[in-house]
Amino acid sequence: MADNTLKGLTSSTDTFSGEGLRIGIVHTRWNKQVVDALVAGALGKLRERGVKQENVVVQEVPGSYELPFACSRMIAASQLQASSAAPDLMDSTALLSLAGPAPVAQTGASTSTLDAIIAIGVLIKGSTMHFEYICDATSQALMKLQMDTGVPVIFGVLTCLNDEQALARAGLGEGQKHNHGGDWGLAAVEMGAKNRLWGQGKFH
Ligand SMILES: Nc1c(NC[C@H](O)[C@H](O)[C@H](O)CO)[nH]c(=O)[nH]c1=O
Ligand SMILES: CC(=O)[C@@H](O)COP(=O)(O)O
Repeated sequence: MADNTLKGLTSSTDTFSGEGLRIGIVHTRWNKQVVDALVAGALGKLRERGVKQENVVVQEVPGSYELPFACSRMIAASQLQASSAAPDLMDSTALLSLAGPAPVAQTGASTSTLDAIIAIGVLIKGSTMHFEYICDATSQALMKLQMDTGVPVIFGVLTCLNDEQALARAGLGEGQKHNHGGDWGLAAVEMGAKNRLWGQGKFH
């Protein structure tokens, strides 16, 4: 999408690097064709920004209503991994090893707390109030989750009135196409990188 369009995400003046970030993606099986395209779009941008494949954790759930719970538990799981991997500072042997030679640079997958998580789902209006309830509950819960945990939660949930709207927003179907999954990948890197700085009391 060109930067001079009225609607949509414009490029940031800063380019954020995803190197060293750990990103979660949780996606639904509901409306799978569209969801798969959105996930691929998000993964493509994460890779483009330097997030290592082994530092992307992907999980699936049945539908959008399950997204907030899954995001919450994935954040908790990553925090558990981070605390099990960190040296116990009350342990004197750990303190001695900290004082010793610099540890060899760690390779492989990160075990740190997720820097951001992307919740991806596609809600398409049917003939009952089901759609409205799930849209409302899911969006409110995802917002609350990021405010409560301090981990950015990227809102990758399409709330569409028909199939055509969903396809177009995943870069599929007829006409002008833009895959919003890519925007969500970029948003995760930007928010993850900024949040790391903010967590250290820095703005730059
Ligand atoms: N209708 C859609 C759903 N419905 C399923 C719910 O999200 C949920 O899985 C079920 O009620 C069990 O708790 N999910 C979508 O993602 N998209 C829809 O259009
Ligand atoms: C519970 C359901 O999935 C279903 O009754 C919802 O129906 P609709 O999508 O037509 O509102």
